[in-house]
Amino acid sequence: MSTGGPPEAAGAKAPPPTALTIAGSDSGGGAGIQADLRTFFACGVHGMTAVTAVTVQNSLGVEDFTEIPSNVVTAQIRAVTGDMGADAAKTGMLATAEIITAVAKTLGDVGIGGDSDVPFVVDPVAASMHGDPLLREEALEAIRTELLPRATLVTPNLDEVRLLTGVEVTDAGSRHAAAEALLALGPRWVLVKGGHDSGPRCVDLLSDGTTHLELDGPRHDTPHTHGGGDTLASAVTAELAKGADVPTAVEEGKRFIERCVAEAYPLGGGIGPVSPFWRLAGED
Ligand SMILES: Nc1ncnc2c1ncn2[C@@H]1O[C@H](COP(=O)(O)OP(=O)(O)O)[C@@H](O)[C@H]1O
Ligand SMILES: Cc1ncc(COP(=O)(O)O)c(N)n1
Repeated sequence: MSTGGPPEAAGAKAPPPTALTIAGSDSGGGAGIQADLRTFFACGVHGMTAVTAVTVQNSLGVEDFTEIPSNVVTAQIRAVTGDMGADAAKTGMLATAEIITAVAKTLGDVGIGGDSDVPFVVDPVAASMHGDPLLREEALEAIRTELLPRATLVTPNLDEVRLLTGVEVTDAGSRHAAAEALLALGPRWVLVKGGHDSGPRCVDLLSDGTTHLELDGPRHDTPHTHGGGDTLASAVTAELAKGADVPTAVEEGKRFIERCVAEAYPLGGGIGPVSPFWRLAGED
């Protein structure tokens, strides 16, 4: 017979903070859901998932993908939030306009993002770093109009900035113009990532229209940055789940991804993954 509550062992520990990722599976384990769960674990957060698509992917690229029916995506979100709750959530690959519309509505229903006090990070994944599309073209408008107004933070790379706003980032001035154009779409904060820029530094710009923070770090000389964007967005989501404010969470996320890129390893014949393994050694 059910006791109507969770089973409790003597001396049971308090649960860690929880975070939900709504994203695609990467069979190669470098990006997507796999990178998100690895990062949540490394950051001390219990990860939960709503899988949106299954990609056939390795270090050489994405061969194919199949999206999950939108009612199954939203059922996953309802199942975990209704039972376990989520202290923060993020999206990655969402594949189709239908999934985006369903996810945006469900997040409203369960109280994630928007006016709620549960932070919501949108990583507007459009393509893999090999250039393989991960989002159907017509879905961009759904990201703009349905998802971004709910977002606490949106974290586009320079290609995604161009797709979402038409702004080509070439210097500090256009980086600020891009941030402004993105903020006009409704997120509270925007992080314009500079990994695809050239030059010896990787400069990411965080802005809410009032506070502007340039996060400036060394560019590590490695081709192995697969999963970098997912890892950064997940680390930020994990810090938000632990209660950090957005600037603190992003500063911590930038510190985390820099080290993960520095420790990235070759695997397969193409682009290897960024690595959080150093955290297993207890390094901070
Ligand atoms: N070679 C690199 N060295 C150090 N940091 C990097 C490097 N490449 C990307 N980054 C950082 O990793 C994060 C992801 O950036 P980016 O590559 O722009 O996004 P995405 O992986 O979504 O394409 C950003 O914080 C960026 O500054
Ligand atoms: C399932 C999935 N989600 C996201 C990415 C983007 O990651 P990257 O830009 O490193 O290819 C990916 N390749 N696959």
